[in-house]
Amino acid sequence: MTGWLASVATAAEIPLILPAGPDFLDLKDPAAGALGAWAVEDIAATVRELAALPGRPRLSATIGDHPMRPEAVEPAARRIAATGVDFVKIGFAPDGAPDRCIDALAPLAADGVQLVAVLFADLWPPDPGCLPIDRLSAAGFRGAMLDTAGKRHGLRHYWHDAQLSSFVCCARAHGLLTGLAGSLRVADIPALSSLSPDYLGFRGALCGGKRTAGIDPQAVARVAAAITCLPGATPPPRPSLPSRS
Ligand SMILES: O=C[C@H](O)COP(=O)(O)O
Repeated sequence: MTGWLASVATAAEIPLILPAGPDFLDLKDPAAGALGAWAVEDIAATVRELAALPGRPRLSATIGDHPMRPEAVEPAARRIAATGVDFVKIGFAPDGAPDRCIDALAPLAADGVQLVAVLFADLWPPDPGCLPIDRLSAAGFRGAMLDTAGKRHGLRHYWHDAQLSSFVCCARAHGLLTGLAGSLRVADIPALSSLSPDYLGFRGALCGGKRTAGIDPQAVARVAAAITCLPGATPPPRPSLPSRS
């Protein structure tokens, strides 16, 4: 069954998303880039605040957009991991030294940090054979997702569904959690969920189209309803934060 990931730009957006029951809450600042990072102290505070919430979504956080150099990527991933977030998301592009970056992150994975590679579908050729999936798996990554670095077009503009399906099969065969994202719209949900990724990721669709615009509760409801209507879906838990007095 396919779950869903919701990217939130600030802690203030979290109460607007939680009642819709996302499986993953992704702490990412879209105004700061494709994988714009939250401040580490804000990530740590959110980890603490949600820790005891029953039925809470799993938390991921992005490390920011970095050149593909191990000396840039590894310390950034280590800083985010130290916040205690469940998953650390790291972007990978073909330019630079992605293989050396992956290898440099293996010790972090060996320490139990759950790393998720975000492979930019608009930068890599649309063929899972060209992606470093075997290397990610060998380095101990927990997951791999396809997303887009540019947000002008959606994921399916760059990869056809058959190519996306091959990606899901290949990453899963390597033991990785699989995700698909990249300006996805509600209309993409039935076709993409039929490819059986572990989750679909959203930001723009939760903001009514413009990813830097802030969460629109009606748009969130449309995404959540489309996911809940999928065959085999069960109603999600609906945690909400305790009100502050
Ligand atoms: O991780 C998923 C992304 O936040 C998706 O963002 P987007 O829907 O604006 O491309």
